[in-house]
Formats: sequence, structure tokens, C-alpha cells
Amino acid sequence: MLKWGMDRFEMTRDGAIGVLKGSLYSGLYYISLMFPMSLIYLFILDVLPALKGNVRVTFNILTYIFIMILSLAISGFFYYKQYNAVFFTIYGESAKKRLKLGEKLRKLPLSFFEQKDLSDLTNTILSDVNTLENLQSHVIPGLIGSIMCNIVVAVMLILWDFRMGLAMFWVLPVVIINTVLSGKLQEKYANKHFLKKCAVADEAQEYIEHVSDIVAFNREEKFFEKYKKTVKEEESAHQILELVMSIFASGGQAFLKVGFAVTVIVGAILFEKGDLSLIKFLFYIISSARIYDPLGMVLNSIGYFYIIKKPVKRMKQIEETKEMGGKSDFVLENYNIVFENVDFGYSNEKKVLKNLSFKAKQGEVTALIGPSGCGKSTCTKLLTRFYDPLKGKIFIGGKNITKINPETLMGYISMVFQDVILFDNTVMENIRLGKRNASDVEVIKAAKMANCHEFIMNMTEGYQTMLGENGARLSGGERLRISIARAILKDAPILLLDEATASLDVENETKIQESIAHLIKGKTVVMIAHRMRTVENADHIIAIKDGAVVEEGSPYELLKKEGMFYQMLSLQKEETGF
Ligand SMILES: Nc1ncnc2c1ncn2[C@@H]1O[C@H](COP(=O)(O)OP(=O)(O)OP(=O)(O)O)[C@@H](O)[C@H]1O
Repeated sequence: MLKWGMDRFEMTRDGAIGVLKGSLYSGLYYISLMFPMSLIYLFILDVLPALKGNVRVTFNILTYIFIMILSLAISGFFYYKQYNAVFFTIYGESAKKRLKLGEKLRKLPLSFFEQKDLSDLTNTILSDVNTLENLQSHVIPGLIGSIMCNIVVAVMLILWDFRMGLAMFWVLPVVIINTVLSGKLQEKYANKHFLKKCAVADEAQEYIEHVSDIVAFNREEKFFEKYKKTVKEEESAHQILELVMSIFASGGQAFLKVGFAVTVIVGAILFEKGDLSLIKFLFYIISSARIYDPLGMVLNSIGYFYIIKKPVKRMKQIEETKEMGGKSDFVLENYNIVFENVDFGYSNEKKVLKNLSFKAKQGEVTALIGPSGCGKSTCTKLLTRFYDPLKGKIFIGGKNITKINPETLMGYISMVFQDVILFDNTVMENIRLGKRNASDVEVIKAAKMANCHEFIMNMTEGYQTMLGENGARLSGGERLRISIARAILKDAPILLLDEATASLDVENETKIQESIAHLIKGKTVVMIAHRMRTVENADHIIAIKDGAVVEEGSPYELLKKEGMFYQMLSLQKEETGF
């Protein structure tokens, strides 16, 4: 039972024990709510002689008060216990689940994120965990508790008078069958609504991310038309789901009401025949009015069981995705990089790298050149273990990188790419990202070497200036120099460089070239090159076409060969006049 609950509702062992305990206390709490019935029973006993004849009624008020206080105390005690067991455990459980999912996401290969979008993952961590939390805290303990209470009370009342007991409780199996049979239908509409909800989140996220492009291209109206349509579809999917759920919930409630009516009719017939005492008759009527309440309340939220199926599946999918393995304790002989017969594709249909082999030596600048889409960036993604090769091996310092833990591997690599990610924090902290425990003096030194110091000092609060979301206040060249400062601070032995100066003005380009010169000293540099002019200073060139190496050598050797490099260089010289 514990294992089943853990698996089905994504709970830890402690969480499942908490819910089980809470359910037990919840059952005891519901049973304790029946205690005031004894007051009614007492009252009937007291007034019955008066109903039969002209007898004066005497009440023992103290007994009534005592029973009342005792009932309240017992109910209060069990309520407190169930609250403690369920809510504290489950809220802790949700926090743990969010952390666990976050921790897991950190270790997953990048390929996982390419199949999912950001809003989908955010929904899983926030909204799905919330839905699960509601189910675990509000529905499961209440349901188990009310079933427990009904079973105990049913057994007692059937034993006391099985005819009246059956009249009261025949509805329970019918309500359970109604709920189970409606499950598939409720699940179907819950899934439909879930997909629409995800679509709304996707589009809202897309809009927020690309608002400037959408406005720049005058697409707001078009975008909003589409968004409005998706929101409308979500709204009607939600309405249909609520309708289906309430039809079955109120169906269940209606059956419970029929149970009450049947108890009255059966009791009246038996009483009329003289087979049932008045006191029993009244007691069963009053009990049946009360006993269904907890179950009725749970029926209203039973739909959660169906709503939760899809989110639980999504969480499991994240948790069961294989992490990238590898050790963190190893020795690298040097920082030479070797690609050995590497095959790779983002999908099964298309291979991007085909039997690709090359070497990038320590202390040298190795430039990857080739037409757009030939696989240059893919090489760097494999080198950083965003993906692993399908075939072949990649070595750093004689070590196959698939045997190195990706986080540890990243400790040896700095990257300076065009799309620099900046955080909504101070300039100082954004640069410090390169080396967690760097002092302010070290950060400023790196910033000076990366030609950042001057523009940072021109900002209102210097290094303490907040950069805004994704560094919205900085120009392209400034962002790039911050990224170079980070890499200088990190001082990793391997540097992956996207020849990022292509889109910059002359002043920015000169400053960036100077900063890069600081950065690459003595490192193994792999540079993705777009402009052949900058490649002329590289030590070694690897020319790639359709995912395979077509020629390699020093710039001088390749120029003499008059192959691909020569042709690309001539073409660019013709186009740009350099
Ligand atoms: N995440 C991805 N999913 C699917 N295909 C991808 C992905 N990234 C790249 N590709 C495809 O892989 C091929 C190689 O892409 P890659 O980015 O490595 O080329 P590139 O040589 O760096 O190109 P460019 O010079 O234009 O940046 C291209 O056909 C590209 O469309």
C-alpha cells in the first residue's frame, strides 16, 4: 500500500507515511464527529416518556455538558493530529520535490531541454507540484478517512439493526462504482484541459521572450489573435472539465440523498409494522443525515485523482531521464583535444557529424571553418558534453570525456559565445560568475583586461550597477566584453571561442580583439571562425564540410593548397574588399 501510494502519487516514504497517518487521524476525526449523536440519543431517551404520557421531563444537564466537552476535545485532538501529520509533511514534501526536480534538471543532458520547452518545465516544477500537494493534503486523507469512518459506523449500525443499516449503506458501493466508472471520462477531459493550459503558458512565455521582435515586426495584433484563441480554447476545455466532474460529483451526492430517503421509508414501514422502536428509528434518521457529509465533501474534489495523472507522468519522465555519467576524480595528462571518428546527429534522421577526426593542440589556436550548418558549433557542444557522440570518441588530455562528469569537465573549459547570458544582478556579480570566490580586486583586474572597466565606471553605480533582466542595459559589444572578463577570471586551460566580433563596429572590434589576446595566452583554443581574415592568425585550421573534415593545416599550408580555405578567403575578400 505504502509503495503503491509512493509510486502513484510521487511521494517519498516519509511523505506516504505522513499521508497514511493523516488519513488514520482523519478517520478518527470523522468518527469523533459522530459522538454528539449520543447527545441526541440521550435527549430522545429523556423526552420519550413525555411523548408517551403526561410525564414531566427531567434533564441531567451536567451529563449533556460533559459529553459535549468530551466530544469537542476528542474531535479537536484528532483534527490537530491529522493537520500536523498531513500538512507539515506534505508542504515539506512539495519543497523537497521542487528541489529534487531542480537538482535533476541540472544533471540532464541538453538534448532533454531541446525536446521540452521552458514553460513546460516551469509548469511541472510550480503548478504540477501544487496540484499534487492539494491532492496529497486535501483529498487523499479526507477520502481514506471518510471511507474508514463509514466502514466503522456501517458495521456498528448494521450489527445493531441490519435492515436499517442496509437501508442506510447500500448507496456506498453505488457511489464508489459511479466514481470508478466515470474515471476514464474525467481523465480524458482533464488531459484535454491540461494540454490547453500548457499551450496558453507556452504562448505567454513566447510573447514575453520575444516581445521586442513582435513589436518591431508589427505582429502584436496577429499574435494576440492567436493568443486569444488559445485562451478561449483553454477556457472552454476548463468549463467542460468542470461540468463533467460536477456531473459525477453531484451524481454521487444525489445517490447519498437517495440513501437518506430510503432510510426514512424503510424505517417508517418497519415502525408502522411495530418491528422498529421509535428511538431506533429517530436515531438512524439523524445518523444518516450526518454520516454522508464527509464523503460528500470528498466527492467534490475526487476529480483531482484524474487531473493529477498527466502531471505525475511528466514528473516521472524528468526523474527517469538518464543523467550523464562520469567521474570527478581523474588526472589529465595535458589539454590536447582529440576528436576520433565522431558521428553525431540531433535526430535519428540526419547525421550532422560524420566520422569526424581532428586534433587541437595545447597552447595553439585551432580554427574550425566551413559553410553555415557544416557542424562547427556542434563540435563545441560535444566537447562540453551538452551531448555525447553517437559513435567515436573525444579525448581531452588522453581522457575520454564521456568518463568525465560534465560539471567537472566544465571546470576546465571557458566559453565566449555570441549569445551572452547575463543575470539581473550587479556588474560585479555578473563577472564573478567566472570564479565563484574571486575577490573584488580580481574581478576588477579581469574587467580591465577585458576592456570593460571604462564603460563600467561610466555607469551610475559603477560595479554595483544592476544590469536588469538579461543585461538589457548593455550593448552587444559590452555584453561580449563582460563575457570575456568572466572567462579571464575563470582562467580555464581550454577556451571555446565563437568568433563573435562579426556583428560589431570597428571600435568595439578592436577592443574585443585586445581582450581576446589576453584571454587566449597559453590556452588550448578552439575557435569557430566565420571570417577568414581572422583565421589567418590561427596556428591550425580545420575545414569542415557536411560534418566531415575536408582539409587541415596551417593557414600558410592551406593557402598553398588552394582548397576550401583558399576559396572561402578569396570569396570574402571579393565581397568585403579586404
Ligand atoms: N539543437 C539542434 N537540433 C536540431 N538540429 C540542430 C540543432 N543545432 C544545430 N542543428 C543542425 O545541425 C547542423 C549543424 O549545425 P551547427 O550549428 O553545428 O552548424 P555551424 O557550422 O556552427 O553553423 P553556423 O556557422 O551557421 O553557426 C545544422 O544543419 C543545424 O540545422
